[in-house]
This record gives sequence, C-alpha cells and structure tokens, in this order.
Amino acid sequence: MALLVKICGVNASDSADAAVRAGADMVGLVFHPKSPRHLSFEAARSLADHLRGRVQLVTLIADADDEMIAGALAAVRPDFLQLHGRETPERAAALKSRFGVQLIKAFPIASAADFAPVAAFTDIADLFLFDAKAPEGLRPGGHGVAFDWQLLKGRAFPRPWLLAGGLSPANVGRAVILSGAPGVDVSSGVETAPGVKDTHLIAEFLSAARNPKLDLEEARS
Ligand SMILES: O=C(O)c1ccccc1N[C@@H]1O[C@H](COP(=O)(O)O)[C@@H](O)[C@H]1O
Repeated sequence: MALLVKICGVNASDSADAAVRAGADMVGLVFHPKSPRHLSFEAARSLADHLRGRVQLVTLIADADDEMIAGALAAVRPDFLQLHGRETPERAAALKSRFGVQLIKAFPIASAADFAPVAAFTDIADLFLFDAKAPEGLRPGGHGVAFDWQLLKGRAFPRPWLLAGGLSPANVGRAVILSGAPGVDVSSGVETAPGVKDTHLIAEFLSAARNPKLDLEEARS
C-alpha cells in the first residue's frame, strides 16, 4: 500500500495546491494560537473550501476547549480531528461522540515507555501519530525535532499510524525505512521560515517519502 503522507500547518493556497499536486493524502490546518501556523476560522474556511474533495482535511488542535473545537470543526468540516495535546482517552471519546469526527491522536515519544498510553486509545482513535516530545515549556508540536525512529521498528499497533517530528526531504526516506512507518506527517521540514511553506520542498518531500533510500553504508549494515 502507498505510504500515507500528510502535510500539516498549511496556511496559504499555493502550498495547499502544491500538496495536492504532489499527491499528499491529507492536509492539516492548525488551530493553536501559539503556533506560527495558527489560522483564523475565516482563513481556515476559505482554505478548506479550496481543498475540499481534492485531499483529506485535518483540523489540528491541542488541549483546546469545546468552543474553539466547535469553531474549528465548523470552519473546516474535516475528515479528521487531530488531538495533539494531553487529551485523555475520556476527553477524546467525548469529543468523538459530540462531534462525530474521526480522530488522530498524537503521542509524544522519547523512549519505549512512551508507547504505554497508546493502548487506551485503541477504540477511540482512528489513526495514531508518533511525534517527538516538544522542548520544555513550548507548544506540543511543529518544532522540527525528531526522536529515535528505531523505537518504532517491529512494533505492531492496532491502528494505522503516522510518523512525525523533524521530518524533511533529506531524512524522510531513511525515517520510513528505519521505522517501518505506514505514513508520515511533516510541518516545519517543508518551510523556509516558521509558518512559511515552500512549494518545492513539499514536492521534494513527497518524492523522497514515496521513494525511500538508505545511503550505501547504512544499507550494508
Ligand atoms: O505545527 C504546529 O505549529 C503545531 C502546533 C501545535 C501542535 C502540533 C503542531 N504541529 C505538529 O507537530 C508535528 C511535528 O511537526 P514538525 O514536522 O516537526 O514541524 C506534526 O504532526 C505537526 O502537524
């Protein structure tokens, strides 16, 4: 099956079009006031209308209240709601039941022990997402920080999953091979500055992700 690719933090129609042209499966729109990719409801509605039917839409929030979530969902009418904060299984289940939307649940990973909370989301999340832990005191994602992908090698999960955190055109092929990921998600690795997506980097990312390679030395070991 083709690798699933999500381009996250899209905030302009040229990068949205570049993601579709390059064959991305999902585009994420971020609602997190501390993020350089944060969208107003109005801007999100217009981007979502531009993209609808061409790619799956994802609304990303992190520990947001119901009012913010309701507004973000009404603006985007997404295929998935991505929970990128400390949402508990109970909170995630309540959101799923209230809003009737498929869920992506993000888990911050630094060691094997960080996979422990995943099991409790089996019947709640439709997709899992494994991201690096954010630097202390900062927002929970979108920092371009990677974790040790080998922690994922050989692990089985009851849901499909996406690898995220510090991916870029230069490292995504290696990340896919070392982790065995069925899907990947990128934000800052296809930007020239925080919140500024680059159409060429988006195309390069899709190409590198779907044609993964190791360098010669690594392939021999
Ligand atoms: O992109 C953001 O600004 C963001 C804000 C709050 C929570 C998550 C966010 N982004 C997600 O973080 C991961 C990794 O991003 P990166 O590729 O390392 O920049 C990814 O899932 C983004 O969607």
